[in-house]
Amino acid sequence: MYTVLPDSVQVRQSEVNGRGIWTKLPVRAGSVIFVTKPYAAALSTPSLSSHCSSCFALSSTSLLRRCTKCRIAHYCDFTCQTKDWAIHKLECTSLQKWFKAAPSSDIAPPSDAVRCLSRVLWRIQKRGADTIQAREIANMQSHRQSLKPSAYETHTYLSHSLVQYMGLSSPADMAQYSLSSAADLLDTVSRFVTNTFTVTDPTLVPLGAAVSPVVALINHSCDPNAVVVFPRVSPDPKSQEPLMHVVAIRDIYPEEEILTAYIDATLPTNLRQQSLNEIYNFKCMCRLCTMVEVDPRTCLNCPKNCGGLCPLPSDDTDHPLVRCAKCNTVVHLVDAALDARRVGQEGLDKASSLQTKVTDPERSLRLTTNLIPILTSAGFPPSSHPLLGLTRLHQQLLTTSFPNPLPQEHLDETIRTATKNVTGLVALLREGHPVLALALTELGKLLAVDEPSPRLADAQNPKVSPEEATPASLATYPPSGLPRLQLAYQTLLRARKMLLIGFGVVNEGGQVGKEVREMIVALEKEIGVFKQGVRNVLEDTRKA
Ligand SMILES: C[S@@+](CC[C@H](N)C(=O)[O-])C[C@H]1O[C@@H](n2cnc3c(N)ncnc32)[C@H](O)[C@@H]1O
Repeated sequence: MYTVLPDSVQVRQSEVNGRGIWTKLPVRAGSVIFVTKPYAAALSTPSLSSHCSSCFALSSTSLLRRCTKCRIAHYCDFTCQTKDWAIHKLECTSLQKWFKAAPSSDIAPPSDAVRCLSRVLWRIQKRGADTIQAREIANMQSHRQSLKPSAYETHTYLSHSLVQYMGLSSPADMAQYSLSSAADLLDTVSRFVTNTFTVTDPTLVPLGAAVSPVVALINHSCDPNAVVVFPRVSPDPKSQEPLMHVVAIRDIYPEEEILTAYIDATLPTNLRQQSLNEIYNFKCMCRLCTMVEVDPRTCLNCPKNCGGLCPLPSDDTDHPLVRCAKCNTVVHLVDAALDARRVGQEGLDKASSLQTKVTDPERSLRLTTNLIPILTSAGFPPSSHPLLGLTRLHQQLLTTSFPNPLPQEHLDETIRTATKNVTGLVALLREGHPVLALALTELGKLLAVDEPSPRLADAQNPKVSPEEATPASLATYPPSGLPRLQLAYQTLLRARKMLLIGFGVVNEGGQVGKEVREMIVALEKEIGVFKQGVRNVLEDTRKA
């Protein structure tokens, strides 16, 4: 079993974590440990009309071929459609029945979770339950026996939708998929919940769900040494995609376990523990979850600005005196900060749901615009929760609402927000983490956008050398003219270094890494031309 694993790694069993993958040899940061195609994958409902259901490539809807029967699946071309047909044939019939039985015409298809799980069962039915991969799937961990009450709802809902979608109305129907009882069905669903991955595009935007029993062997740490990414870099980007790459984001030593983060590691410990307990049924004991130092996710800046951080209690009842960990100054406005955090969390939840579900980005933007200054003035640093989440959302909302023509202030505000996001992430994630690499890329790209109305004084008289061009060294941020271009250049150089780690050196940092390399070359030229232009103007002025 697990034949895609290279000889340099080994599956081992531990009492606490169950099976896991360990390396026998040293692994350098940026090395791709192994690559595999998921056993099954399904696009999320919003991506169904913009991405190919076979290779998951993005395309405009008008260029994609739509399946004429279900009218749901879209494909790049005939090759992709043919490749998916063996499974889609079964899926297509189920989708048609699903819509026929629907009470109204605007009903959505089943979720990606249900469609992905059905694809797993259809594949096992077609290829046989005795194949190596089917046995690997059957060996994935299930938590049915120790299911938390909070998880009942998800499991019941998934089981119910699966039965309905696949038309499993009798024991004979279930038997086709080697399911002999309701307990078997619940086991399958539990295995799926514990072991599913989110498929992402090369910029980490979620696209759907995937199952890979071999990648699912990797255990969790909130401070991981590896990541699972989909960089889309094969010479023929459609051939085998979507492909999962397990990449080392730091040097890993021989006899060390390979660990990835199942959840967003920028969240505070209590929220991470809550998700891990609800979805994966374990209590994490990693370095981050057990650390005694101040966590930059849950703290305030020192009121005396000594540069130290003050740990903030996780709830507002009977907390001890809060002091700066560096200079010991007592923080007096703790209750006000806790109130701000609660308001910020509620606002973040509301703004996120307005943005995604109700699609009211203007209201979301108003919320983030109002809440960020409240948390900042209450003393929250950029890395703290929920300020970091609000900043990330604010940047996304500002970027997607770029007016045409673009006012300088809107662009500058977006750059300031992207800078705060990077500052927050730098305090939380290690160099080379793909999330940090992409945040830097975004910042570099924003700095490289043509300024609608640059400040001429900056351009002709750059006060900062490229080495000094950091937000802290600038009187006004972002700079204008040449210093801005130089800062864009440096930011993109740093981003590329991190992309090579986060998406793999052999992958040249993935699709984004290649794009950034080209931007760097273009910026080098632009800076040269800019410098020459300024020199010419100064020369002309001198002569005049
Ligand atoms: C995706 S599976 C990982 C492989 C699994 N250990 C196995 O034997 O198949 C996820 C499950 O592994 C266990 N696990 C993963 N990371 C863990 C950790 N850091 N501590 C304890 N259990 C962990 C939990 O039971 C979790 O639900």
